[in-house]
Amino acid sequence: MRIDVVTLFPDLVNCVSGCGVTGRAVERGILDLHCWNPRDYTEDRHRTVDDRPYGGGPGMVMKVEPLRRAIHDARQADTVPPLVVYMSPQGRRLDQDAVQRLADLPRLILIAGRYEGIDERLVELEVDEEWSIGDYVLSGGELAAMVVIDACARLLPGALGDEDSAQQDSFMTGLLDCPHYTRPEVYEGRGVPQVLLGGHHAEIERWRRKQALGRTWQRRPDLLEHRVLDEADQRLLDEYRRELAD
Ligand SMILES: CN1CCN(c2ccccc2CNc2ccc(C(N)=O)cn2)CC1
Repeated sequence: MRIDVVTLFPDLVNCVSGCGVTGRAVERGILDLHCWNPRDYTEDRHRTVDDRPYGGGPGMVMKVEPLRRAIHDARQADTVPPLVVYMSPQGRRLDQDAVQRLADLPRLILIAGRYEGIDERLVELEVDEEWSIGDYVLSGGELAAMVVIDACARLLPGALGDEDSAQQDSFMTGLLDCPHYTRPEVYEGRGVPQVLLGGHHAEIERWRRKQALGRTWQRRPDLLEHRVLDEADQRLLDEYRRELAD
């Protein structure tokens, strides 16, 4: 998968190719990441990428032309047609299904805004979809773009070793994750659930599924609203709730 990011801070975005799952995906050639800086597409001495907003008000707005030229070069860098995504608080809320859809595409161009945002004509002319990583404001779109890069990278075939396969990821199941434990077996008087020490895999899987269902019901009931639990899951959730009552 190729991802191009249009950003005033390429050094920030390129951090993802330096470590972890994303770094390995880039190293293995599973993810091809390139940054394009609108400042390199200015024609004035001061390399101006922003200007004062029409209608007045605080802050500055990113100019169309440098962004447009950067996007044009990004598009031309590969024959594969890209989906152009603008990361903004006004976008649709990203969830795992949306990430899976983006990760299945051959190419993405992510636009990271700064200042108060970008000139609306750029959005009209170049942007296919607007996405948000959550209802909060960041000082720039770069971190949102890096979130998309990370979430997509882990879904690319070969990006994860089998040890942390994405399939078990909680949101892949649409449920929250179960609790995790490792050594020491007792810490400040707190032990590990016996079932995890017994090596009985079916029992362990059952316990993990029950915890995932129970914690989802307790913390994010909204995730269960549109989900019909099969008989086995319903029984596990009932058992979880009974044990809470004890
Ligand atoms: C001080 N201003 C900085 C620029 N910002 C802005 C405005 C419009 C577009 C992009 C940005 C970049 N910021 C982002 C980006 C994404 C998200 C998200 N939730 O996905 C949150 N913030 C408005 C506020």
